[in-house]
Amino acid sequence: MSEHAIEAVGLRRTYRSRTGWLRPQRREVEAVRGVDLTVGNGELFGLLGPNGAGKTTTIKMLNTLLVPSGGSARICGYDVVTRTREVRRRIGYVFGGDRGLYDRLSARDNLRYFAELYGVPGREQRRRIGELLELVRLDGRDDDRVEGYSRGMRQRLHIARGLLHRPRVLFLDEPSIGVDPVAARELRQTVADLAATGTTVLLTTHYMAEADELCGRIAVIANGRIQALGTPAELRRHADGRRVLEVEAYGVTDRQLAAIRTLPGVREASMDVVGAAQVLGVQSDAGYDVQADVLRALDGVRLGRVTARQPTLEDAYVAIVNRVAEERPIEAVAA
Ligand SMILES: Nc1ncnc2c1ncn2[C@@H]1O[C@H](COP(=O)(O)OP(=O)(O)OP(=O)(O)O)[C@@H](O)[C@H]1O
Repeated sequence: MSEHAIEAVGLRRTYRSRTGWLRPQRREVEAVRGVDLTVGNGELFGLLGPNGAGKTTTIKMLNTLLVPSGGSARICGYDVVTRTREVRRRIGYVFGGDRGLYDRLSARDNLRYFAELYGVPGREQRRRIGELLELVRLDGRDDDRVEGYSRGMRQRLHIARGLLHRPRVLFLDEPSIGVDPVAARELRQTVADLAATGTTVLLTTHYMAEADELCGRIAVIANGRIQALGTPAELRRHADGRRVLEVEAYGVTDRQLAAIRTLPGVREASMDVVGAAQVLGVQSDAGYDVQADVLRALDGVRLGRVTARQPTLEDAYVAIVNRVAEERPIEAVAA
């Protein structure tokens, strides 16, 4: 048995496409620009990054759906290009969204159908389907038609489908997309239970909190490269020694946000929309109190709560990703 479930060395992928009709132009996108990664057997590993970072492209090369333009990758010791068949036997792939199930069938019948398709031997099917329904906590609802299922339940059924053939490695691509917070918590429980069975899981997500709760190690990918890799505690150090000011506001303009970024002592400023409010997060060096300057820059904007707090893993993530966006070198962080 290979020591590593997943190994990638210098993995690259360039997409080439043509645009225009009268004067066609070639367009090249370097989606993945040299990814090195090793994931141990039974590890729950997170791949995190903003839109267009290269997460899905990386997963698709690892699961044999895309041929790399350069570098190499192995799953359980088998090369993804030359030993495709061995790799496919050992992997499962589940992506977000709720397509790909038969709405008019029950969960159990959906799994029976896919078990046939994946060649799970008849005498094993009953037991395996029973085990999986229990793992994803759909036992009790297993004879109901899927059309009455919530998004979270469908997503858990997708996970069960991806596990029918007992893969050693499961790729979970943004499983919680579009799932409400309560259902997302149940989904995280399913992923944790799955990892406890010894299956290696590579999870991609946009949600730092999800990765923090589930993953032993996380790679932050942006601009086609791994920008930081480590345990959640190691990644958190990217925001060490900083303070965070959080301001609830209504109507902050891009210009005001840009002005805040240039204030003395300010290291990052990001803005999230939560319901009707904007939540501004301003990271500063510990020696500075930027509150007065920030509030002055927001003159005329209706403000809600203003709080100062310690940095979280999410703040570290913002720091890593913003540095890439501005092409500043990432500070080395001791492990
Ligand atoms: N088939 C394709 N043809 C051309 N460009 C592509 C193709 N698929 C992806 N890209 C580009 O490659 C880059 C990486 O895309 P990828 O889907 O891997 O990112 P991602 O991190 O999964 O993003 P998201 O979180 O939005 O799903 C993006 O710039 C994207 O526009």
